[in-house]
Amino acid sequence: MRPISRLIAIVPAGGVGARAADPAQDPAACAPVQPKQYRLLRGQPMLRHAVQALLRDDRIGQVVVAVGPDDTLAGAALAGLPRVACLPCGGATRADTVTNALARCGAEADDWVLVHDAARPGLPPAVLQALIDACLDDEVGGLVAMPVADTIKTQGGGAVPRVAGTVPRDGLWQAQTPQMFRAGLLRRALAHAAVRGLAVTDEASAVEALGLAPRLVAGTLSNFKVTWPQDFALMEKLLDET
Ligand SMILES: Nc1ccn([C@@H]2O[C@H](COP(=O)(O)OP(=O)(O)OP(=O)(O)O)[C@@H](O)[C@H]2O)c(=O)n1
Ligand SMILES: C[C@](O)(CO)[C@H](O)COP(=O)(O)O
Repeated sequence: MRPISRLIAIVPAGGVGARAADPAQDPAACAPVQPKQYRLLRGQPMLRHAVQALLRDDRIGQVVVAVGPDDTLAGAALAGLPRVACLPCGGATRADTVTNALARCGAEADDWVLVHDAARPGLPPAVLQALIDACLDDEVGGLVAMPVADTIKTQGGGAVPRVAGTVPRDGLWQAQTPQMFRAGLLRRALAHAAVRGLAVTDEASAVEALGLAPRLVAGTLSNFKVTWPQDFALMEKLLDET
């Protein structure tokens, strides 16, 4: 008999948050005082908020947090949370970190893996639930994403930014996380991308490169990725409402 598939979450948290560096606090501006996932939002590290958002769904059996090999902050940031394991397997890129975590998290090929950025602490329970519901019934898996609302411009060459063109936005979505796939498929997809030198910035693009079409599940603005210095204040306000 085929064993019942488990659902394991992986939280890549091995980045440094260079774009979030605040010139006022971080004199070098490209070297933040501490990685952004440890900055406090409403008194708790951003990473803890992101993990707690996943723990709200009982179908997630374990949350595996993948941190940098020299990380000393994860233990305190995650203290006391149930169903959480921390692996010091961060790599040079987000894709490397996820690949390393997939190799070590103990997921069987048939198990579902849900990858969620440490930098997206504002994931509402309803969005997480909708993604899991949609993917468990899907042959490929899928991701949370937002239909593009603004007019999209491309930039031309030159020192001063100028518009080169306007791209039709019909059918364009902005990828968010979580992104959920079977562990076996995701391992294969990331290995396929690595061998071909494809710089995949999310799990779905690795799966797409295999010729598959992941399902799109509508997200929310509050699930934006904390990236720039000014994002912390906005996320702090939104966290109250998720
Ligand atoms: N080598 C890396 C790079 C990123 N991440 C994680 O991937 C998520 C999304 O990445 P991003 O927001 O780009 O984080 P950083 O890479 O830290 O940011 P920056 O590019 O500004 O340095 C974050 O949870 C980050 O910690 C990771 O695990 N390993
Ligand atoms: C995975 C992701 O959050 C989807 O939008 C995004 O691609 C991460 O990108 P980054 O290059 O690590 O900022």
